[in-house]
Amino acid sequence: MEEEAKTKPRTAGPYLCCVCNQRRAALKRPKTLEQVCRECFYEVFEEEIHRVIVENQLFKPGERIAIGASGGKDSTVLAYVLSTLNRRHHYGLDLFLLSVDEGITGYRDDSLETVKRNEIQYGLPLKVVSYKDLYGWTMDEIVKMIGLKNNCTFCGVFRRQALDRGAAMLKVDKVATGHNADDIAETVLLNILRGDIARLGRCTAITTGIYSPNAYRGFAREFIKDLERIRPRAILDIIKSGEDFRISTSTKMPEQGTCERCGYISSQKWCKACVLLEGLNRGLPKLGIGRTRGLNNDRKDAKGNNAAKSIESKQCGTLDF
Ligand SMILES: Nc1ncnc2c1ncn2[C@@H]1O[C@H](COP(=O)(O)OP(=O)(O)OP(=O)(O)O)[C@@H](O)[C@H]1O
Repeated sequence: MEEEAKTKPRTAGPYLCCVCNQRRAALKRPKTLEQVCRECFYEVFEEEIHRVIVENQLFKPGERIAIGASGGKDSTVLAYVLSTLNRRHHYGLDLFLLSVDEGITGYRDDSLETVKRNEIQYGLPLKVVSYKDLYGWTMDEIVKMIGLKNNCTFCGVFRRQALDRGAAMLKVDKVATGHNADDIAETVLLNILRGDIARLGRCTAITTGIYSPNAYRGFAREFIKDLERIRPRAILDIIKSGEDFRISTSTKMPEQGTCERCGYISSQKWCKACVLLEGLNRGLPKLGIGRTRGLNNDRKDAKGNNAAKSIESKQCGTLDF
């Protein structure tokens, strides 16, 4: 679910809010260039999300929905808005908070405290799944073994699958994750940079079923920040370009299936999490980092070409769909 990227608070200026015409505007929305006060912004923002949910038929009454809760700003906003709209508009959803504990001392333990507060504030049951329980390794232990260079690959791949596994334990129909406009613009741009047509086509989709760890995201982020300084709407324009993108029918798409080992989603014989885990358990942590060799070489794409792809992560913490 997309949070508005830039709602830069301004010192109260001379403008009146263009919605209520009473209070002073607190911010200018890059999307509409409207000056709005804080109260009206919340209202407009929440109702826009409601419209997106309804128009895209994201949920059905009675569905069980897990909210991926990292304790960060995006998922905290998501948990608040979704539980508010569920009550206000009678969606009839059973909402849960689902947190992945990667086992990073001094990082996730702090943000899990935020999630526990959200559990109480919003009255949503919380399920925490940990890398240690799921994979037998904490991120601290993985870093001890492989060093700092490639640890983001492990973290990103394991986290995405941990969300799937947690969702299966909770028996939910869907998982909702929080993504702001900056994140989505970066994803569009980096898929263009690496020529990944398949992901470019689906990265702006409102619902998705397959993922990858990211590459070059840091570079895309810097570039987008530069563009935004020149033209604040650039972020929304990049997303629009991504949404309007159409895949030509001659473009080869990877086949989506399930991992032969763990049964979770994969476009190859073994999912990336199983390949990485195998490497860790065999004391060969580089297995599965960079160009994939061996384990997945016999999985072909729809046209019979080898589907293995180089995956390298440059930045921690970002889920890239
Ligand atoms: N450890 C986690 N446990 C549960 N969900 C997570 C976790 N990490 C990420 N997510 C989900 O994926 C979304 C995107 O995460 P990502 O780290 O890419 O972005 P972010 O902008 O840092 O999000 P946030 O501000 O919520 O941390 C989050 O909003 C959340 O819904």
